[in-house]
Amino acid sequence: MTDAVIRDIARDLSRSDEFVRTKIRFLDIATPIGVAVALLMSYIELQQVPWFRVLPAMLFPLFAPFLLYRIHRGGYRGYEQGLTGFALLISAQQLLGALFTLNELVALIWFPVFPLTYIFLLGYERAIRWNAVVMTGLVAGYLLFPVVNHGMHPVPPMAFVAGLLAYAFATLLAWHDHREVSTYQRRLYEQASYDALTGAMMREPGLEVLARCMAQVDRRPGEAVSVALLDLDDFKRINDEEGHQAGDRVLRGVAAEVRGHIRRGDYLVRLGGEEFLIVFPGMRAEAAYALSDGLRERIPAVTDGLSRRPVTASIGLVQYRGGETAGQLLGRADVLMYAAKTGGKNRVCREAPPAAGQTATGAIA
Ligand SMILES: Nc1nc2c(ncn2[C@@H]2O[C@H](COP(=O)(O)OP(=O)(O)OP(=O)(O)O)[C@@H](O)[C@H]2O)c(=O)[nH]1
Repeated sequence: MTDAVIRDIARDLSRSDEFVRTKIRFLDIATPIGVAVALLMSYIELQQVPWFRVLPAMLFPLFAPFLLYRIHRGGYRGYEQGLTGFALLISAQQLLGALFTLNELVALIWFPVFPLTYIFLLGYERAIRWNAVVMTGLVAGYLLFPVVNHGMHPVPPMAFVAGLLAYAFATLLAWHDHREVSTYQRRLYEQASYDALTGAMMREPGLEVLARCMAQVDRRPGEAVSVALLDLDDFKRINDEEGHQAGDRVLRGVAAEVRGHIRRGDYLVRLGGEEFLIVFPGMRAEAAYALSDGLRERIPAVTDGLSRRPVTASIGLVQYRGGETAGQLLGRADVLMYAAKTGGKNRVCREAPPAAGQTATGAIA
């Protein structure tokens, strides 16, 4: 399983309707409370400090309603922009606030709370980097404090370092938690997605990966994805003559060879029985043909000794045509694989490249 796929799945989860709804509901409640508290605090502080010191606290009431509006009205893009906006707003308020309030120990109490806020808003991956930037900003704020406040001293260095450590600790704790959960999720996903015998992806997750690759080409028409439908020849005879275990050995051997032969980022899917699908993201039919034919040539040699009969495979190879369904794509590959079988087996068939101004219909081996 590549990290890219894991990331895609995590992104899909974080975009699921329920997840998004829960976040929006929380912001719907937290924003008015935050605005009310900020206004009240600002009003109280205004009695004791000059107006510009209250400005950081006023940022939230000024911008948060607009961000909430954007989250509700801007579709998914607006939702993502709104969350980033909230993170920016809170960071600005936090850093400006630090510049004016780092002489009070009470300002440090909030330090461990912010990392968790950013994780809620941005997700773990982005929040970790974000927290590193904010911590750097806090250090800068601490160093600049006497300059901005005309020689006034901030809290003692030890107290500030303790606050900073609490900030870093909260970040690390959340990160550690996230790693544990994602390792567990990954293990579960792998168990549910990979065929125990061959280590190939199982049909459903494999077809999901294919759909993602096809969608990628639809988004960027200059890109390509090719697929090879590989079916072992006369496999039933191996089972019948040498037993199921010999058949299993061959399946394992072929799958291992395919995995070693394809590029990192290609996918091997076991569609069922002795039928496999190889997905070549970013590869045109010509290159995928060369790779598949090389693989076909190697199969008898690498399975030598696993069965008394030489093992061969028939392969149908196609390149995705933008807009077609996965069923249509696999249907074309199936026709070609069948053509390879009826043409004598142990061969790769692909569609003839169209001559200028003409549509290709024939298969070439
Ligand atoms: N050992 C083993 N056999 C399997 C497994 N899954 C399916 N099979 C067998 O694979 C065989 C597939 O046979 P067919 O569909 O007739 O295909 P074939 O004999 O390869 O014939 P052609 O495809 O025409 O070359 C059947 O005997 C299934 O029982 C498996 O996990 N292990």
